Amino acid sequence: MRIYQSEDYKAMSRRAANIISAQVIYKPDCVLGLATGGTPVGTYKQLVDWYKEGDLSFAEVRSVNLDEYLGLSPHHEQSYRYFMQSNLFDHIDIKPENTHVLNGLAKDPQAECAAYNKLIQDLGGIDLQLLGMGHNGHIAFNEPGDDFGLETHLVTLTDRTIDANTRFFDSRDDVPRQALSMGIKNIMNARRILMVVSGEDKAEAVLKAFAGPVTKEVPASVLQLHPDVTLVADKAALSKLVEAGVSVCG
Ligand SMILES: N[C@@H]1[C@@H](O)[C@H](O)[C@@H](COP(=O)(O)O)O[C@@H]1O
Repeated sequence: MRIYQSEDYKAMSRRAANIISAQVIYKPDCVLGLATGGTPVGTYKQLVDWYKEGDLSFAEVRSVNLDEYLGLSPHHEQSYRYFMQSNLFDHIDIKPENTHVLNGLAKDPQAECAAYNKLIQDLGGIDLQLLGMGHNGHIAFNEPGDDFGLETHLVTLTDRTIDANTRFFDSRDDVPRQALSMGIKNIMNARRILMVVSGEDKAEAVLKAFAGPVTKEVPASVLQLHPDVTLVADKAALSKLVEAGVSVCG
């Protein structure tokens, strides 16, 4: 595992964008696994800037997103499809038909999940999976206690995740209680993983995930078993890991 420490959020975003852009330049038709949440917003902004400057093209890139709220239409402002359109897809040359986000309105969620697993397989697997991390160590919507062997599945969100995501909605009651999410197995099958984390409030989760035991109670801890993980984080998020004596690259 490589751990890169960046001075602040902006530097973290730039470094993460650099890794994604290198992947796209190396393999223009690569499959990118993409993430939502506040943390990757700066990374996407940097990629859009480089695209606009003519340094990068996504014309052949295929993408699969990690998760989607159940019950939200793609046009709902808090749906993850809407997030991806407004933060990335609408501003770059990726072909709409090459972008894939789970359908939150699927009548048969189980069938939607099974089809998504098949889609990932048909695309040839994920070359680079971008991840954020929740305060309880969740990745995508894999919550503490979820089985590491799961593929895409229907998830019931924990109170902590609902609390954390309330900031994006008018009220807590508006936050969906369920979501469709890639499972840990899909994520672990990605050839490379890039996690972005920012802020002091994530320092404890980073410590547990990367220096604690591998346990279902901290879903991100499973990444210790993946052969190609890069963690890009700011100083604040790495503070407890560094205190614990784990060495990081500058
Ligand atoms: N499903 C998403 C995750 O993919 C994301 O990593 C997490 C952290 O988000 P943030 O980056 O806003 O802290 O939030 C949501 O729960």
